[in-house]
Amino acid sequence: MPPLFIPRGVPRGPIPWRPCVMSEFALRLEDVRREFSQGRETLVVLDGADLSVRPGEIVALVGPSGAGKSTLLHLCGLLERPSSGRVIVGGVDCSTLADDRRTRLRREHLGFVYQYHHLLPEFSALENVVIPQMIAGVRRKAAAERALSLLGALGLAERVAHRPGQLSGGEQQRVAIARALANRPALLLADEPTGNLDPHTAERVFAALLERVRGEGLAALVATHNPDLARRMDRCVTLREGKIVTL
Ligand SMILES: Nc1ncnc2c1ncn2[C@@H]1O[C@H](COP(=O)(O)OP(=O)(O)OP(=O)(O)O)[C@@H](O)[C@H]1O
Repeated sequence: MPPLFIPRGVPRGPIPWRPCVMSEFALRLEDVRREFSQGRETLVVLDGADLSVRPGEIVALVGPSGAGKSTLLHLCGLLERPSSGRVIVGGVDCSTLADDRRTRLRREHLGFVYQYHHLLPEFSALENVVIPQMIAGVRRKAAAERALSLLGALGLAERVAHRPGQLSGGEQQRVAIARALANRPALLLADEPTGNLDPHTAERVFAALLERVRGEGLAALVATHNPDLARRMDRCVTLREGKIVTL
């Protein structure tokens, strides 16, 4: 493997405090509002959204296009802050947390899978799963073992040395799933994780995702337009008029 690039200025090593692993909820949103300024107008996307996800629970997030699913996932992923309300990850109220702590919490305790994989094109599948672990302070040998184990479990044992451009769309997305799980997050956030794949491949990738998430005992919040996939999760919540409703 070539030397790995670790960006300067990114704090490494274990964070000096940990989310409360005994917390009753992996994720909790309380009365969350998110609005965007559009010139003189204000667009209110989320308004009084409440949601709880328990440890190990896999929850589908559905709703029409534009309902605010991605916005909600960005808030849960600590990529944005709510206009008001509380976002609590692993028992830690992140709404008022300093940026550096939010970054560390995000990097070490959350995993993300997007519709498009965003893999590093110049690195192999293995390296794509090793690099985030090394950034989090894991030694290269342990990181490679974990990466090989995850890629193998996702059916990619024969593909670990391939670069993303040498892999099919479904294989690339499975590498992205392995990368998201590499740092043993407590919570996986997925935004249309199979939305870019043909139905047959989507089915296989989704089955692999579910199997791995259950195998690792993670909580997950998965936005999807596919009602068949939503039904296979533990619970389904719907975004409607800025609120979360359970049907
Ligand atoms: N940064 C932003 N600035 C202004 N408006 C935004 C911003 N981000 C999202 N929006 C608006 O918020 C609304 C919700 O968008 P969002 O992408 O969260 O919906 P979605 O449910 O994920 O949609 P889709 O299913 O089509 O992906 C949309 O009207 C969108 O234009």
